[in-house]
Amino acid sequence: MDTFPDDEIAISARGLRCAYGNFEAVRGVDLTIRNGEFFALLGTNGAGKTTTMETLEGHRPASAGTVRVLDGDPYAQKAAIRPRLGIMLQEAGFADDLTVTETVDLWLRQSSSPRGAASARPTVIAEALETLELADKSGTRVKQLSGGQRRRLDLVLATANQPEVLFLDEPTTGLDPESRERTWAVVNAMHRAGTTVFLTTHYLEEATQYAQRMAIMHDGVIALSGSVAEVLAAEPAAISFSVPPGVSLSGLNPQATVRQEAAWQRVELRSNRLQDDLHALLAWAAANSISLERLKASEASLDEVFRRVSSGSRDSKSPVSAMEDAA
Ligand SMILES: Nc1ncnc2c1ncn2[C@@H]1O[C@H](COP(=O)(O)OP(=O)(O)OP(=O)(O)O)[C@@H](O)[C@H]1O
Repeated sequence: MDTFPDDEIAISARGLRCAYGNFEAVRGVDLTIRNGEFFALLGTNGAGKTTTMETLEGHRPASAGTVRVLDGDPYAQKAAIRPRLGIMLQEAGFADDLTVTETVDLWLRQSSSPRGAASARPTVIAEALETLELADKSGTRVKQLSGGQRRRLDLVLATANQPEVLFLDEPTTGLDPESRERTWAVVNAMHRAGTTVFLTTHYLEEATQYAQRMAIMHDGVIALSGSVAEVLAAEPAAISFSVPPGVSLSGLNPQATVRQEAAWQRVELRSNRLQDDLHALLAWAAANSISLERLKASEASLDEVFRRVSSGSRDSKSPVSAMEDAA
């Protein structure tokens, strides 16, 4: 578990458990997110991400364990903590018959602004509506907005208070590529300005691109967590190359897999020490005067790590060092 000084921590959960009746959806989660960090919580459907996030947001109490957001308990001290948070739920609870302007006005009346002048909020909102291409929808009823437009309106309101912590539950689901880009432009600008971002998403490439640290949840627990590089390193990297048929592969790790292609043998190796293993491979090729054709080396993708974790068969304690027996 990560340990940071208390005053650097924006969000923490210790032994967090959340139950719906007899069903325990979250079964002992530990998380620490630092001030200003961009953190992504990933996981399979039903893993417990939304439940965890909603508990951190103060929507529900923990069944067991402790949760702190900023400097308090988000459920017990909701009145003090909530105004400092920006929250974009998976489904926004807008009143369908209100127009965009009426929705914004209602939100302005109902929410308080601890950060920055309250009088600045209409300007902040107007700018965000412009950035997220909703400015021309001010008179449109919420029920007539497309799904993507509703998501963007929700983001406008979640960010309007210049929150210290921004919770985003699958913010880009259903958005077209341009809307996604605009969404990330808004979120990244807030992050650059110092906001802590807590994201859940099924778009793994977005998590890899924007998050500094991440955790992968499966079946109510955190299966894997760390910096993006650490999480990617949980799966071996891949090295592959081709050699003509008949070239002896003795000296290579027996775990190398060889695929016969029309005019080549395609060799694939898994590596937990990519640089060392590449050195060894090149030394082996040079020593044996072998030309490695179509040589490729790449770290595991988050997709591969994710699939391994969610299949429940991750075994990072037994790394395969592909070239350790190489000459
Ligand atoms: N209100 C509820 N009552 C009973 N069970 C619930 C309730 N909400 C969620 N669950 C169950 O808790 C588990 C975790 O759900 P949760 O929504 O937290 O998962 P998730 O990781 O966010 O999934 P997804 O990626 O599909 O949104 C699931 O098995 C879900 O069916």
